[in-house]
Amino acid sequence: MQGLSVGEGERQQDGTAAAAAAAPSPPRRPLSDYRPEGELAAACASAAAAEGAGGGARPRLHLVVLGHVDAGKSTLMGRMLFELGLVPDKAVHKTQREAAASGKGSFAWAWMLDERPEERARGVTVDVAVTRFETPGRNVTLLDAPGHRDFVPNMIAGAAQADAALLIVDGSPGSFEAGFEAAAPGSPAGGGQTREHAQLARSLGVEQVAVVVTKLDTCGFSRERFDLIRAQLEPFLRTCGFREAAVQWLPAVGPTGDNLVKPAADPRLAAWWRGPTLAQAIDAFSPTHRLVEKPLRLPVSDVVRGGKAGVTVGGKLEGGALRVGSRVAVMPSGQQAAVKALEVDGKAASLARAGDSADVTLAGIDTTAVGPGSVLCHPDFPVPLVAKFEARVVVLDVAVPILRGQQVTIHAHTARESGHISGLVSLLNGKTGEVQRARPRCLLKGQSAVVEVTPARPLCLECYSDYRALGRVALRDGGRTIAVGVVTGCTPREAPGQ
Ligand SMILES: Nc1nc2c(ncn2[C@@H]2O[C@H](COP(=O)(O)OP(=O)(O)OP(=O)(O)O)[C@@H](O)[C@H]2O)c(=O)[nH]1
Repeated sequence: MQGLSVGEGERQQDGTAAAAAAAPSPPRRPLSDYRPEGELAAACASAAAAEGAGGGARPRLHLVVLGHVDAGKSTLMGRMLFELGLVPDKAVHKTQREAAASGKGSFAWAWMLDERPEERARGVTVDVAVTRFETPGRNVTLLDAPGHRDFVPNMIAGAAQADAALLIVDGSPGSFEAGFEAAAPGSPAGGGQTREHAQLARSLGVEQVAVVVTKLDTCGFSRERFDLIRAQLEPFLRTCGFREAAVQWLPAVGPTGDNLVKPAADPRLAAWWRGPTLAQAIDAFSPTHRLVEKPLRLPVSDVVRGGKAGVTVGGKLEGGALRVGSRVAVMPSGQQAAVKALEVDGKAASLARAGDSADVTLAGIDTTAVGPGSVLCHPDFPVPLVAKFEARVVVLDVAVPILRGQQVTIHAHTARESGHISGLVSLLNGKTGEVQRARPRCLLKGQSAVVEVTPARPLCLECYSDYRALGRVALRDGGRTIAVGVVTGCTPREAPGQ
């Protein structure tokens, strides 16, 4: 599966909604009781040993590419694929001819990733393009997220799976400022995506980022410009929660390939840049820690139904492992299915482990019982279905205060569900986390708080302390993210009949 998209409402509905009403939840045991089964554990151990022995398998990294619209994300990564030898010259010439014929010559490199006609016509990324490549040190699954604010839900789906992010910043005069501006007071959807993307990525669990400043060729490769951008962005990234040591900085030029794989060829950049190339920055990211000791969790990002094969779901294993023949519970429907076939990195496989992106063909399941936002789980340790939850959140650049009763769209892993803020539980000291006031009347920009949220339909969620990847949420309203945070308490749905 090449695309990843949760932007469309109906696609989301058919999986989670229809399924939520369906079957009772399977019984749930404490996560601490879980012990990987013998054969599965042995298969994971031997795969880990093969990886560790350097048998050609590079550590895996899921990398999301973020940034304001038109920052140069797709161009940079399209050219990167070429620099790594993954796109033959012939294909480049063909794409360049097609782009020029459509009057979009400057988007030729971006077209290597933006394959949909709609994307090519508008010159913007809509879906999250999934591409795989290898640098000298990493096996990378690249998630090229859309920059346009209309497609932030797709960006969230990409960032929710990522181990690290490239934050692309347009260095050309005026553009960095436009992408970094705060929302204007009273504007329903103002503000640059650089801020929103960085805040979202961190809140969705991305801890490492490389900031890539593009388009410095438009200002004579000015070192002062690079330094100024860094001086403005660095404190902001700290407030988002990125540790200084986890942030790398580098300039790069997409159309010419300067500083992507080879050091900068342009003497104006080579004169002052001594830091890493993009490939070196990617290799410096710490690889995924594979949580194979946890029970299976595979949040579904994409579904292909139909044919004799049954239903195939795609997503990243956040924990646990799967083999052909394994039984899984599909939440929220609670239906059980057998794994009929598996693909990892687009190739048939007998085993998929935490950290792998897998396509899983399921047998013995009603095809309407699974959709984007569903979670494949170990049958004895299913993810809870929550009727309401509490989350510790930070309020973002909101134009109007958040009040109890406010309608929101809840984003968690690959799920998206409407709901409302059913309680403002407490206002916290942003630095110490101590409760400053119980039941505040409203929440303002920049405040930390505990809120209670009630989804319209039960949602697959975990407390962050139990299972991080399933315990992060973003709350959006009117096309803007208003708060991000982690789940601190879940009220499970009552079992039918109770
Ligand atoms: N001069 C110059 N132009 C660039 C550079 N990188 C990208 N561009 C141009 O900027 C425009 C936008 O590039 P894209 O790669 O489509 O930007 P994007 O960030 O992927 O856009 P969205 O996915 O729609 O958010 C294209 O015309 C590119 O040719 C650069 O380093 N220098």
